[in-house]
Amino acid sequence: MKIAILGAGNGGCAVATDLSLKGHQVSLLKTSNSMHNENYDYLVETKGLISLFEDGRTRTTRLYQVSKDLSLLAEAEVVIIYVQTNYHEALIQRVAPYFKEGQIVIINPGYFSTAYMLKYCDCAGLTIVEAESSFIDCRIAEPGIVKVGFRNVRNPVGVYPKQNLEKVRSKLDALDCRLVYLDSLLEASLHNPNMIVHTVGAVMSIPRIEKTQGDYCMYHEVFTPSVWRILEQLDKEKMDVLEALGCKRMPYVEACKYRNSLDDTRDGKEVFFWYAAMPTRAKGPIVVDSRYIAEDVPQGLVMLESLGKKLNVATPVTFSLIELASYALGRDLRKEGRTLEGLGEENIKKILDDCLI
Ligand SMILES: NC(=O)C1=CN([C@@H]2O[C@H](COP(=O)(O)OP(=O)(O)OC[C@H]3O[C@@H](n4cnc5c(N)ncnc54)[C@H](OP(=O)(O)O)[C@@H]3O)[C@@H](O)[C@H]2O)C=CC1
Ligand SMILES: CC(C)(CO)C(=O)C(=O)O
Repeated sequence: MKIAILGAGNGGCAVATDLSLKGHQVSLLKTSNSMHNENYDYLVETKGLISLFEDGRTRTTRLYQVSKDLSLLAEAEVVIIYVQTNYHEALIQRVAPYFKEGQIVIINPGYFSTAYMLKYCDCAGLTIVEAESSFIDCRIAEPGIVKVGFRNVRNPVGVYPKQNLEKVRSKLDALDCRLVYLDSLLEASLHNPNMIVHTVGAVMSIPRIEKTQGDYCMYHEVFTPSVWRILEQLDKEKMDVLEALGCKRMPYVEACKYRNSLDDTRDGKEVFFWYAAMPTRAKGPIVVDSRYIAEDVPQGLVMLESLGKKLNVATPVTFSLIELASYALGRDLRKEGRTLEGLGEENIKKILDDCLI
């Protein structure tokens, strides 16, 4: 299948390599000069030679194209958006003219960016798929080599419009990305694990990140009993919002277990601490102003707070984390955040109506 991936960062490169190794024709399209430039230059020089290091072995493939020409996405059957979610809106606006009828657009992770698709694109002939989280935990280890930390055993996604699922299911299944289809796209948007785990974990880690100058692994040490109580309170606020939107309550640890283990009899919290303790886990966050806070507070928590206000659901921990994170970073994260106004209330309504069908 012809696939275009927008975003040549950790996740974009990992999934591009994975899909190319599975025999797909993959175009990796770089959308900015913000980061991973050395890796991009290497890929251009070697005409797309890239390796995945996983479970002690390295597999190498050649991507079909590596380019900054975003119009190339028009040639693809499946387009995957894999940039940090802070840049979704600007990127979707920029590439809107290139989408073509019949394409499937996967947003990974989604965080409700289907609303931006509706805001800027003619979506009549498109199918939009939002993922809860990156399919693969990964880092670019050196130019041309991506290290896999963990591969989700299930990747829950929501599809818009829902009626298109049967039409596109065979193409999505052919990606062999362990996709499972949720009843509601809202669940995929709000079960982004990083909205809970990164925000509480990174804010509570601020002194350790600074003291160790980045020689720090958040998952290995921050989730002590008191921090866990904060996480559970934030999680409750997220579930209150989901419930007010007509979705079922699902705790963070259960959503995490569903993605990370095929053994449904295990205890959710036990699965989380098993996942957190993995030795293959990348260090991080290595600076305070990194995407753990700078992405997941404005894109996740500001959106949660905005939904809570609209639905009359109290979100005091969400509020407090946004305040603390803003003071720590020295800027107002609400100003750069995802709100109902920015997503467009009419777009949100279309998505909610579709979820309720
Ligand atoms: N990596 C992981 O293990 C996991 C990642 N995620 C989520 O997946 C998404 C992608 O993660 P990952 O690939 O690691 O992220 P990266 O930090 O590697 O960034 C991805 C891409 O985002 C774009 N980007 C970053 N900063 C800017 C900027 N200032 N201006 C414009 N574009 C920018 C760049 O796109 P380009 O290359 O096109 O210039 C960059 O390569 C994120 O939302 C992340 O939270 C979730 C779980 C695990
Ligand atoms: C790899 C992992 C799980 C670390 O939090 C992640 O979510 C990320 O890098 O965004």
